[in-house]
Amino acid sequence: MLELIAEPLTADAFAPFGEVIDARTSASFPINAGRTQRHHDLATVQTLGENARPLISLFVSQPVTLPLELTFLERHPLGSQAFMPLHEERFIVVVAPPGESIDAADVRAFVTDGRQGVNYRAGTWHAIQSVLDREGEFLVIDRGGEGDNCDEYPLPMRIRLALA
Ligand SMILES: NC(=O)N[C@@H](O)C(=O)O
Ligand code: NI
Repeated sequence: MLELIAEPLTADAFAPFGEVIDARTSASFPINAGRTQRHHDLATVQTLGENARPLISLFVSQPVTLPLELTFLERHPLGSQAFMPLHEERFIVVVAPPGESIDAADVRAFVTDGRQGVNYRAGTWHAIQSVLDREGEFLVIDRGGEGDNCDEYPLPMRIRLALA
């Protein structure tokens, strides 16, 4: 069993895995006669392969309980996947670098603060969505098209995840 303590999510710590989407820490410029600030191009949408196209979906998820036991991670080799909470929901992010295998020593765990979203880069191993505290509603932007875009990798050992 590997015990992981989720650390607060930051853009720098998450950089090897994708982008953090957060209006508080991103540059913006005024549009709409100054009534709106546009936080522009915060994450890269990747849609690879045959007939690939971006999908916009909503996920309504039931909360997980902690400590969370993880027995696998998944990846989307053909596209990125972004999750943005719509009601300041906190969620757990567990990731490992892209590659054909996962070393338990490389697995990282983060917890968001409710105002942050994430965009998993194509191929980044991650736990399936794990919202905390209450039912969550998320805007999800990922890839549709031909081919298998979801690989699962059984973790070499069970990972118990807890908050600090
Ligand atoms: N299956 C699906 O659309 N969601 C997962 O990829 C996930 O990361 O939650
Ligand atoms: Ni996914």
